[in-house]
Amino acid sequence: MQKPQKLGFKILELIALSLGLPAKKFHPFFENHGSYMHMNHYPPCSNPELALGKGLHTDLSAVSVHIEDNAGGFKIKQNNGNWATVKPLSGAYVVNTGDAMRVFTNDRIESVVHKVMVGGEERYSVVLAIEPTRNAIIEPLEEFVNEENPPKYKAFMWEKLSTSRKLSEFVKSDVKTLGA
Ligand SMILES: O=C(O)CCC(=O)C(=O)O
Ligand SMILES: [Fe+2]
Repeated sequence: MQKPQKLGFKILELIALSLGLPAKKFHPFFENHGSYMHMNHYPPCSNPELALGKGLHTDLSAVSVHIEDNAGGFKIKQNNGNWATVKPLSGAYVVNTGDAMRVFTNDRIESVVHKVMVGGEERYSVVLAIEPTRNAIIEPLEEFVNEENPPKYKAFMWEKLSTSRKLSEFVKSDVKTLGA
């Protein structure tokens, strides 16, 4: 995962520059970073309209770097509420921003709402979630806070959010998200 990791950190730098911040602005929060990789396997489904691969969610990460196969089905929610399908492109990574970036930027950069639909074809993906150091204190950076934009999040230790989210992912949800 060396390349996706390098890419993830490069994107953190590019986001910082695009916001008028020094390139390495986010780096102190990622020393001994708590990034992790996970893999998803979606078996082929004969009734895709009755199944959901992965329900709508945002990632906890600052940025997530995905390696996708050619099966397709990755969808992102647009600002107008419509879902856009991300077409698989051989040799390309799919990158989305997550909740940590949203907190750092006091909602200036949103976390991408996404989901995965399954089809008749088997599907695999590998995701590298670039997450802050477990004991880093996370809060909106001062550059994004002023009188008109008070902080939308209180300071918290990253581990608290990441542990509670990861535990909740193993709880069966009765919320219907299919087709949302
Ligand atoms: O399988 C995919 O393409 C994406 C899965 C995903 O969104 C995730 O693991 O957070
Ligand atoms: Fe995701």
